[in-house]
Amino acid sequence: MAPKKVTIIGSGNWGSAIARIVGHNATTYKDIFDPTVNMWVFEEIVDGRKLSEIINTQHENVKYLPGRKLPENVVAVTDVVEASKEADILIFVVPHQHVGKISQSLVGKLKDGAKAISLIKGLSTNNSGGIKLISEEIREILHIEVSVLMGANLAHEVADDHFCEATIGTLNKVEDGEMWTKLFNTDNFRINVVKDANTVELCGALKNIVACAAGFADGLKLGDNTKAALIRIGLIEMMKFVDTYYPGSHLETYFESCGVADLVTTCYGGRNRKVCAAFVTANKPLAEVEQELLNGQSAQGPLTAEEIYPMLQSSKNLEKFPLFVAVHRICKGEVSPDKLIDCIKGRC
Ligand SMILES: NC(=O)c1ccc[n+]([C@@H]2O[C@H](COP(=O)([O-])OP(=O)(O)OC[C@H]3O[C@@H](n4cnc5c(N)ncnc54)[C@H](O)[C@@H]3O)[C@@H](O)[C@H]2O)c1
Ligand SMILES: O=P(O)(O)OC[C@H](O)CO
Repeated sequence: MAPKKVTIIGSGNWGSAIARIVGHNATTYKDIFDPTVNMWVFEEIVDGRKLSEIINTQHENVKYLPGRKLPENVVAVTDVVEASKEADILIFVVPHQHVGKISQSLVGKLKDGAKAISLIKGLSTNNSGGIKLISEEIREILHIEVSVLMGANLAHEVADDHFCEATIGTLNKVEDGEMWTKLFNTDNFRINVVKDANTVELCGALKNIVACAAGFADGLKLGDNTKAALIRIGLIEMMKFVDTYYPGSHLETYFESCGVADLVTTCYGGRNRKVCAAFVTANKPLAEVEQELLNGQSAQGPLTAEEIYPMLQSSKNLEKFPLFVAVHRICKGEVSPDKLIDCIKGRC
């Protein structure tokens, strides 16, 4: 069988960190993967030069993952169709608000039998006020199989090759699971494959909302006990959300890297936490704080809280998810961050 061609759709902080692993593994397993890995780059000018040219000459994404080299077999391509048309494997790793448009641009342009994996932590919405998983959105638009990879994976730490784990959720655990493991597993980035793909993906999306609550608590200097309580309450809301809207989860999935582990890392070291902590004293809209602090990177929690809110409301479940609701209202500026705990107690 011909080696599989891999394309990474995205080149942000996580996209670039994962490109280091995928680029390395594609050359290690030349019998399975084509060693040249395309990476779609949303072109922009950095210090007067095209980012794609910088990546292809310096082998570094100087804007989104500065200081870490990319393998030379990872090639930046600025046209997403050009980058993807020969691909057998598509790795989607963009901030979730962009995935619909990108997927639409690929309709009818992909190779037959192409498979995808989403590393995107976020949700999409449907026309009737409900939500859609990102994997569902890609599947619906492109009619391809979509697995997911989530976990306790702060990009800069993965790029520094510090030991961590990740969870792959796939409907075909044996055949696809082996291929995805070959593509992503390293000695310090340990993959476990499970079949409970929806839960894996929902953990990745919903933990970002909990991280916002942890950030508000940090900004308010409420201390570690309060933060631990918020993480616990957040986990319960995540599990309740899955049970209510995507029933059938396995309890064990929450003990994979995508579950409790990601919740912990994101509530201590993530961008959502950082932006929301700064928001408490910033006296300006959250989007401005995000722009100032993240240099083009994206915090997905506020948007995810906004996306689930109409569904919680229409299904009359707002009271069952006080943390998710509080995060949304605080992010929108409807409630002051110092009301967070009152809201969690059902008094806001
Ligand atoms: N960064 C992390 O530590 C990390 C870890 C695990 C998962 N994730 C998830 O991976 C996904 C991607 O995150 P990231 O960190 O790679 O991205 P990021 O937050 O660094 O976002 C920047 C990227 O978005 C791109 N972008 C900006 N405007 C765009 C547009 N209009 N259309 C398309 N692309 C545009 C930029 O070119 C850049 O590549 C997110 O869902 C995130 O939650 C991130
Ligand atoms: O920086 P955050 O908050 O987007 O979190 C990054 C990763 O999802 C942590 O696993």
